[in-house]
Amino acid sequence: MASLFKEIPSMSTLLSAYASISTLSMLIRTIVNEMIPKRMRDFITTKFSDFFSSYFSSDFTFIIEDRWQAVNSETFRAIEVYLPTRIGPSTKSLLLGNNDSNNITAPPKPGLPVDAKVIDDFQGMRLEWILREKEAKKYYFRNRRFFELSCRKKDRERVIESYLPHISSTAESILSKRETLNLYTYDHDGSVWESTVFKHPASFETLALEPDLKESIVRDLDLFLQRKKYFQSVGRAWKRGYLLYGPPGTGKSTLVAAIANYLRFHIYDLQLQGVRNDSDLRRILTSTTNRSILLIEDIDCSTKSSRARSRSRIPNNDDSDDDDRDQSDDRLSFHPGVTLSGLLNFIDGLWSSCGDERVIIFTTNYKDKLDPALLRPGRMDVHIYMGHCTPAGFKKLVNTYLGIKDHLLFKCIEDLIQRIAITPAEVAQQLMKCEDPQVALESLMELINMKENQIEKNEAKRDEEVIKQEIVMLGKDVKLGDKHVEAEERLFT
Ligand SMILES: Nc1ncnc2c1ncn2[C@@H]1O[C@H](COP(=O)(O)OP(=O)(O)OP(=O)(O)O)[C@@H](O)[C@H]1O
Repeated sequence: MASLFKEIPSMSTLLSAYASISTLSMLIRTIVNEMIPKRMRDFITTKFSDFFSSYFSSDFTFIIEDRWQAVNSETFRAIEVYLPTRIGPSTKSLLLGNNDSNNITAPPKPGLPVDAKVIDDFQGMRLEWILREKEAKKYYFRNRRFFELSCRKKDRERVIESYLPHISSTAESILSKRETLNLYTYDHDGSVWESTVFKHPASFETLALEPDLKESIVRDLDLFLQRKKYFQSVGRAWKRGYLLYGPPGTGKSTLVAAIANYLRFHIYDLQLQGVRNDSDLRRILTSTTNRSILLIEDIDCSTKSSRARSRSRIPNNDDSDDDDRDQSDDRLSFHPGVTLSGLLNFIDGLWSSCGDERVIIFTTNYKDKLDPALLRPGRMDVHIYMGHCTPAGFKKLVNTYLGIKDHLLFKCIEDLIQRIAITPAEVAQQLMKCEDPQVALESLMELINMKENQIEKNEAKRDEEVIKQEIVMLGKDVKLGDKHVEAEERLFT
């Protein structure tokens, strides 16, 4: 026992040892501070702490950025849709907003603010989410956002195999039942798609179209939705392209709205004229989401390639021809920077495989002005002619606007409509004038009669012009004839 006490150092020895160690450490710290620059010291400290925390920590973090390999990340989007459904007591702040400009009283929708935390439970795993944001760098147009998902290291595999697929399928079912649709327009200054709530009452029920045509469009859309596996098996992108053509006011935009409502797809409405060049176009198009419609209206007022191509095809010596061609090319050309091939590349080139469940719709009033490359078989899958009002279309419009299925004036108006071209927009305008069917239908008849009179007048005027021209030509012939006679007389005298 006495020997044991002998081995324990005395208090004064311990204190002096402590004093020398602390003096030594101060000395080392001073030397390190003097000799190693601060940035280097910070670097070493961070590396040390990273090493020890990762070695001893039992947590693992997944990072999910909003862009993935040059396109929008669908995983990010699915999480964005899913997480607001998992907000619980651990979430300290919440984003709320209503972008329905038609309805200020619509209940606001929740979203996650940056740095807010959401705790989720899945099959016994504890999962912690935080939305982060990093500042835009020179080559980014806006701040980049990413989710941090922390879990236990041992749950890492299960997160990938079960939890993330669960998020995607939940988001998919939320999106398929989405109540509100968005209409996106591209803001070229901010380089972002801006959305507003899309509330258009158009449906296939209210659309004045020939029943057969309507049925075939609906069948085509249904088939498109059901055929994910088929598209994969034949090696094609899951896309469908529609070209809607016909005179103004025949319902092209209304059909687009009906398609969006039917499919429950958002609409991205792109004005090609504002797009700077093909790479700008590619960036704009890759930042659209799946289950959406890309709408490009008045496509005839658009590409550059036709200009270049027609120039290279037709050798030109004549100045006047050049002027004419310039004018017609201008009608066909997109904004100087966007080429038709850039657009076609996106429709069915390599870029077409970016994204799924997309519908692309072009509209034009003048199909014959379109570049043949756009009309080639397989390019736009379905060409739909939207024509003037037919008797069936008229009845549909009357039913929609006046709520009646029959009337004494129907027969007469139907006969008129078959002779005189009138657009559904013109018919709808007359029907909206009065709730009384008799008054509204009479006003429609008046309009059609006016059109008929106008057509007759125009025809009479045209006939008159033709006759006048013939008289002038005849007069010239007479004068020429006189000159001939004079010349002959001079020859023989
Ligand atoms: N086929 C139709 N069925 C129902 N309503 C129609 C139809 N066509 C036109 N209308 C009515 O006329 C209005 C104008 O039609 P819409 O804008 O769809 O025509 P459009 O063919 O797209 O014209 P534009 O070529 O000038 O863009 C719509 O608001 C709609 O009320």
